[in-house]
Amino acid sequence: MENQNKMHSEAVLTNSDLSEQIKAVTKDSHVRAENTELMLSYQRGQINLPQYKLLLCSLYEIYQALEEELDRNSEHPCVTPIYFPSELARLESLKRDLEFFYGKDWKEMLVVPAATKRYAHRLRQIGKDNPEYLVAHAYTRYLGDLSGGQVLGRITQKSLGLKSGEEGLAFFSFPGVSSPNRFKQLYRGRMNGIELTEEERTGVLGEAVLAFEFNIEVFDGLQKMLSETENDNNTLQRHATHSKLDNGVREVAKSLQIPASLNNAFPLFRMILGLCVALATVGMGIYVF
Ligand code: HEM
Repeated sequence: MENQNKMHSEAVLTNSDLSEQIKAVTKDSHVRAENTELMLSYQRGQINLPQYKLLLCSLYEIYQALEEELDRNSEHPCVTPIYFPSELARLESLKRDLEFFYGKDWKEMLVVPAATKRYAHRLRQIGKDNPEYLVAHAYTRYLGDLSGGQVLGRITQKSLGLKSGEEGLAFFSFPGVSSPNRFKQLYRGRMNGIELTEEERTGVLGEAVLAFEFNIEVFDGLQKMLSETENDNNTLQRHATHSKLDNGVREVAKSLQIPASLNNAFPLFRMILGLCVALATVGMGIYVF
């Protein structure tokens, strides 16, 4: 690890291209992002519809902030060279995907973790105070979407059983980019042409690490929301099973003409009766199969 870090700092010191420096300083962060639980489920091909829908909500908030700030600062000398709205903008695609999965009222159904709000807030803040930092965020999201993002698109399509070119996958498709690799080369060249003071360059590199950090926090926040929903569903299911058993007990008590007051008043009596109902149900199941 120490060696790796040394190599990164050497790359930063010896190569003055912003695109190389940014890649070097975010290398470890990229590995960490790839290893978040959400990205690991992706790589195992285990992405499911609730996960994908929730991810789309967060991506919408993030790209809305990013693209509004890029649009507002499109004349800024550090933004103009990397401003490619017709090739890269994702907001309209995200709107289409969200409408496909959530229906016409999708805007009212957006749910995002606090980390997404923090990320969007940071984007708006730098759009106002340090527009030169936008290059770090645009690089992190768009070059990521054009790299690993393309693989993730195919995994989403397969995992959700969607057909290629079908609705719901617009986010991954870049009709204005015929060759992602060539486009990435062009983008890197544009990044390298941006004039930055040493202080600004250091700021941009720090912001890129922060951009990855924001993404990692969003993925962790999403995973937490998903596991909480799963736990809630399990609890609901357990309640449903209990109340089924309760209904069963009530039915048996009724058919044996046991007074409701006795059944309600003695928990032990209810428990024994409940156990009998459960055993009878299992017995019936064994008999049927
Ligand atoms: C399952 C997760 C991921 C996989 C499998 C993956 C894979 C890749 C691959 C194969 C490349 C190309 C590397 C190269 O050309 O040298 C790449 C580049 C990149 N990825 Fe990822 N990635 C993942 C997640 C992410 C995430 C979450 C982000 C940021 C939010 C991200 C941002 C980037 C960026 C900015 C690049 C361009 C690097 C450069 O050429 O400077 N990736 N990724």
